[in-house]
Amino acid sequence: MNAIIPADHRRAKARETFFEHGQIPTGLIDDAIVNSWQRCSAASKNVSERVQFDTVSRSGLLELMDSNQILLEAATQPLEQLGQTVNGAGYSVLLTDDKGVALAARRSGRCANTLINGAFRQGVNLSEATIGTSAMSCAVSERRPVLVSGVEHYLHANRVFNCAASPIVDPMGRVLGAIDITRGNPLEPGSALSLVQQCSARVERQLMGMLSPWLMVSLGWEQNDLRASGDLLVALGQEGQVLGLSPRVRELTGLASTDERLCFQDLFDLRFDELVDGFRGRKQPMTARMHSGLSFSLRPVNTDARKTVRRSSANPPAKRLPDSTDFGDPAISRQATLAGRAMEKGLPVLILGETGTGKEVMAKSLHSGSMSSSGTFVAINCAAIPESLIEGELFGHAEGAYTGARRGGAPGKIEHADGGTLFLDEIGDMPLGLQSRLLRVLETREVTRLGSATPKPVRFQLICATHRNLSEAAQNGDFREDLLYRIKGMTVRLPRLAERSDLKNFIVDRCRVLTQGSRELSQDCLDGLIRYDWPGNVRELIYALTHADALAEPDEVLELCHFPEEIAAPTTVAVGSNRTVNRGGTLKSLERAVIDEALAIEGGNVSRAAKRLGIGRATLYRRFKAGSENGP
Ligand SMILES: Nc1ncnc2c1ncn2[C@@H]1O[C@H](COP(=O)(O)OP(=O)(O)OP(=O)(O)O)[C@@H](O)[C@H]1O
Repeated sequence: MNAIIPADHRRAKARETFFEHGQIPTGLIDDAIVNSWQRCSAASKNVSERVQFDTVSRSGLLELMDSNQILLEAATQPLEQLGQTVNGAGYSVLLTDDKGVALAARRSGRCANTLINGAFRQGVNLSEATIGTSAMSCAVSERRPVLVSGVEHYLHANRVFNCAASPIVDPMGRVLGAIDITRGNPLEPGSALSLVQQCSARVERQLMGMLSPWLMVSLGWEQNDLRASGDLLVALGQEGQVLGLSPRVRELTGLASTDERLCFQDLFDLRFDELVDGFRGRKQPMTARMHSGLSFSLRPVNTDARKTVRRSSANPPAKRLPDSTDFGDPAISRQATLAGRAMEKGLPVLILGETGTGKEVMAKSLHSGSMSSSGTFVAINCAAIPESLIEGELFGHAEGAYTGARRGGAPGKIEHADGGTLFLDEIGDMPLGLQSRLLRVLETREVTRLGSATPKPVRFQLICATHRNLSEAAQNGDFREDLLYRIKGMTVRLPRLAERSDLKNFIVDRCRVLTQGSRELSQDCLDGLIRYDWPGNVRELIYALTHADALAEPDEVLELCHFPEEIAAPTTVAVGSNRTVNRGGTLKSLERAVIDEALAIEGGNVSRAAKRLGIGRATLYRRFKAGSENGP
């Protein structure tokens, strides 16, 4: 019946059925859209509402980029290529996170529609709660590609949009966001859907490729099929735990999502140790049957893993640092290499550096280049957790350890890090009592939960970081000297951003990565950025570039005037508002007042307040604590 009713009529009829008769318009439009209409209606959204394409706050944007780093990295190239392909057809391209906030946008040079141009900007909140039905929110909710044209949008004002979106699902089956193409003219449904689908499939392949599993297995259709299939991949950890499945394997297994409890044996009728033994020394693929009865030939695909499987476990391989991390400064790269070697020998690494210099980035990079990369990277910020909670966080608790303790008890972070890496950030802020307990764990390699007498063996790589001078702290009795020697097997010192030998290249590269190659920096601007002191280091640089990218017109070269005021006009006093400075007082009391003000502005949100001040969360906690202890 649909074939003979023109699409416009069907859409109009569906709208009339739903909005005027209060009935479900069955068979007229995509169910995904009807479901969205129902959600909007249940939320009492008014169809005549004005749409406002507001961007998130400056600090929110930074947080957004920070938390979607992996997705942005995986999507950079596919998005660029999609933009080039569809630009001439008048489509603008968008990448959103799972909540519908725009992470990246490529507006078509051929689009003169002000509403589309207003919506397609980085940081604009395009969630269903804000703008009603959209292809992106439908694609994310339904986990499949969706077209939404004209009046299918819930809000009248959005009828100018004709959109196609496809969700992006990570190797664990979590929806990370969506790719969307939109134009004012009607869509060609088949090609629009195919384009977004192909683009999201490319991003998903990149995400799979960014995993560094102990073993990547490729499935082939026929027995003894020697061809590698790029589509059927299973990423496995050293214990056989599933670290990721390619979309086609997820389809074959019928699993929408997985978690780290899923093991190889849960998918196939073959034990993991049999698979590994089978790969050792054999050129032929192994044959295994899925529990559904489907039979495949299995072979290791990544050369690292094949070597790993063929080596004895006593001689584990050294792995590369991931290409995504830029340690362009030769001094930093050299330290990273040495730290990697130290870790191979079982030595702990201590990373020193000011806030925002990339201590956590370095720690993650060392973990993913290490033998324990298939294990979990567990980070704990010793300065950010109240003293009363940190012990339970680290060591866990036994059942009945305290009123309200979970039945069966709960493991702490140290147990979680078993087989992986424990990253103790701001170790210099760890209370002395806990330092003794940590030392015991490091010496005995056993952890005992609170309220328990039974120790449990644990094996993890230790990386610690601090901005403090630990030798001085040890001399003052604030840090245990024996613990200091236990944690500094190898020390990595990260320079301030302004002191990096590759500062110019680093700025240019960060600009390219962050703007997905769409922006350049003028020479004057680059000179200004090189002159600036960067007290917030790399974190501040990323924030500043995000700010400039959001402020500049599309295709405009970035100038200093697009950057935050303290960078564009560095002579301006950048400490707090005049109101604060005019109060007078010591530097300490002023600092406390500035922190109080930032916390008040951000409604008590410590992360956002820290970002507003261009410092890390840990630094804010520390300075806040110091300010409180010393009195006003
Ligand atoms: N080499 C790098 N390449 C790309 N981004 C980086 C690099 N180093 C740091 N960053 C980015 O800078 C920000 C701060 O990095 P990170 O959290 O690792 O710093 P930190 O020294 O641990 O900070 P803090 O001491 O405040 O916790 C993050 O957004 C991170 O992604």
